[in-house]
Amino acid sequence: MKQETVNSRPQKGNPFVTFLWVILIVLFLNWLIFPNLTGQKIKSTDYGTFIEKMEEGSIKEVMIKSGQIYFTVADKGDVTTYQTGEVNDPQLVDRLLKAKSPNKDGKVAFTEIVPEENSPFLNFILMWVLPGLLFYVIGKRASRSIQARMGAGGNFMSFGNGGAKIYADAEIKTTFADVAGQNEAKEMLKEIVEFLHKPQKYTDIGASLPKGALLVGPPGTGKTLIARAVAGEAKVPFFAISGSEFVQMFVGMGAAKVRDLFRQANEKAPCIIFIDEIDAIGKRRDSGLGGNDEREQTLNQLLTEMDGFDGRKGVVILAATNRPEDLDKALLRPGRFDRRIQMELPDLEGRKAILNVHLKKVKHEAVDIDIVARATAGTSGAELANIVNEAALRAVRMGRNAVTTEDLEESVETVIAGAQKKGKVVSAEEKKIIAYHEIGHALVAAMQSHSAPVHKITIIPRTSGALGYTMQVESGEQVLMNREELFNRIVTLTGGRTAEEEICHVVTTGASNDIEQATKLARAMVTRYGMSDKYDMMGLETVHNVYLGGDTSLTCSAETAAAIDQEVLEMIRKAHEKSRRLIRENLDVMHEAASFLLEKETITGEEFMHILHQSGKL
Ligand SMILES: Nc1ncnc2c1ncn2[C@@H]1O[C@H](COP(=O)(O)OP(=O)(O)OP(=O)(O)O)[C@@H](O)[C@H]1O
Ligand SMILES: [Zn+2]
Repeated sequence: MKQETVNSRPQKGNPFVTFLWVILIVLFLNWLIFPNLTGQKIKSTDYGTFIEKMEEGSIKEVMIKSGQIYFTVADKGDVTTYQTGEVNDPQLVDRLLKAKSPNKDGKVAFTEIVPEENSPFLNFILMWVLPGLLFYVIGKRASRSIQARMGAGGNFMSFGNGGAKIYADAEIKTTFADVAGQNEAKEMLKEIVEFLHKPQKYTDIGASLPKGALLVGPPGTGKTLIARAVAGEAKVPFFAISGSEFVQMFVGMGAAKVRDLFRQANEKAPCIIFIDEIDAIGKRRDSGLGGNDEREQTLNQLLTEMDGFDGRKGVVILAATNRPEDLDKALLRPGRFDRRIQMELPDLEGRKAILNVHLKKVKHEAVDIDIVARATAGTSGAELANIVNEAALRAVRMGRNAVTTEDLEESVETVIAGAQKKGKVVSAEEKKIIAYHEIGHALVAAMQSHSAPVHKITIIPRTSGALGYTMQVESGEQVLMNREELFNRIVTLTGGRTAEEEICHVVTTGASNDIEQATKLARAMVTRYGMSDKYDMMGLETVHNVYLGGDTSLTCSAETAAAIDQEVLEMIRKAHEKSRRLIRENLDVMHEAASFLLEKETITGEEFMHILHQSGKL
């Protein structure tokens, strides 16, 4: 396959200067051949005269330009050009079609542009000198910008016959300050920035450096933005390409493109490669119907390149996806995209921050960010950016020169309506249920002695599809779990549903994941951990492939299997009852914590515990 790369500086004979000369020569010849062009004079006249001449049948040509009629009249062999004032006659064309003319075919010709009435000197300036200057300036600028790109670290990359060129952005201006919120993601990426800054520091110790990180999150959460910010912070070139660009081509092209990309990146190291929509190439190979040869080849090439390149050179690959579960496991192995950076939809504070970042770019009056942020629960950063832009457009439409709160509120409605259509927006009632559900988990966890502390509670939808989330972290590394701890886990898992029942008096589908986990756990206690009274230490289930998902199969009779189900059910019932008791005893705290969560959307474990302590319950 033929591949060509433009790496060198442009040669001395600047093509733009040559081009300029050609233009000048052509213009000069033009002047020699048609010296009359500019000498022609135009006489002003009125519309009445035009009609008169037309009825006379002496008009040869007509041209209409910005409402004015230019026409030529044959008068005893002499040709004169006239120009009328601005005319608005809808019948004009009809009249002209009907009119007689001294032309051979007897019809008026609608033709060429008649030169303006200018002095020959002005004409000379307008026709030759100005365009010449213009070409010269444009040519100069273009050639300079090309030189800048090539010289300052960036370079054009031309991929085989695909014709698709990407070039590394040599100078990224985006920094972490442009990315509002997403603090956890920034924290994790800071190390990569640090490493790109001073690779030496890491290589001296012999540390092997991160080669790749996977940015995971719903659309519009700023994955591309933060990747650019990493390059901007580290001041390194940024190669950006989308996964889909690899697979649109003929078989073999994708792989060649990957090779080319890495070769270029190696030359520019330290640098960042950003592959957007990596799922387009990185889809699990065993999934789907039949293989896609092209995609597989491309993926294999990507894996080979990632393994092959020297981590010490400082090429870091960031990839983005919103469907991490679709990715081929091979991509996630150590030494490849082994770091996962979660980007989530912004909570109230996050939305305020994002709105502020984007409001800085438009002129605005003192606006009430709080109102806007509250009205936009569930929207992404991209949608918030869009809201600000829509508001600015609205302000212009209304003839104002600054954005007001009202503009923002109006555009929120437009953008939210779009999001609602996609089923993304959670209603106020649903939000309330989700909040109580999560607080239910958290409260039940906190009220039990052997239970990991609550770290974070959120009602912002997660990438995983969960509508809310209560995160517990084990303090210390625990390798053994006792029976009570396991049972308490099950109680905590039932806490969400219990809160729905006790407070909202509904049961929803929101607990499906809790149910699955609680059942698995209870089952394992009975069949594998010997933690039921009935079966003592009898093993009832075997696990295969512990590291690959862990399929299980029963190792007992069918009757026992039925009895196990009974046992599991008993245990879950007990857990459910316990959480019911805990929640009933603490209804006031439930309400207080849930309304705090509804307000803030994400709260920390400390904030939650603070409410608990204040209520005197703990
Ligand atoms: N945290 C944020 N702070 C400021 N602006 C943001 C943030 N998140 C998103 N935006 C705005 O949204 C735009 C789109 O974000 P970006 O393209 O980075 O999202 P993405 O996650 O890559 O989306 P996709 O998955 O659709 O590619 C950004 O250019 C920026 O204007
Ligand atoms: Zn739950």
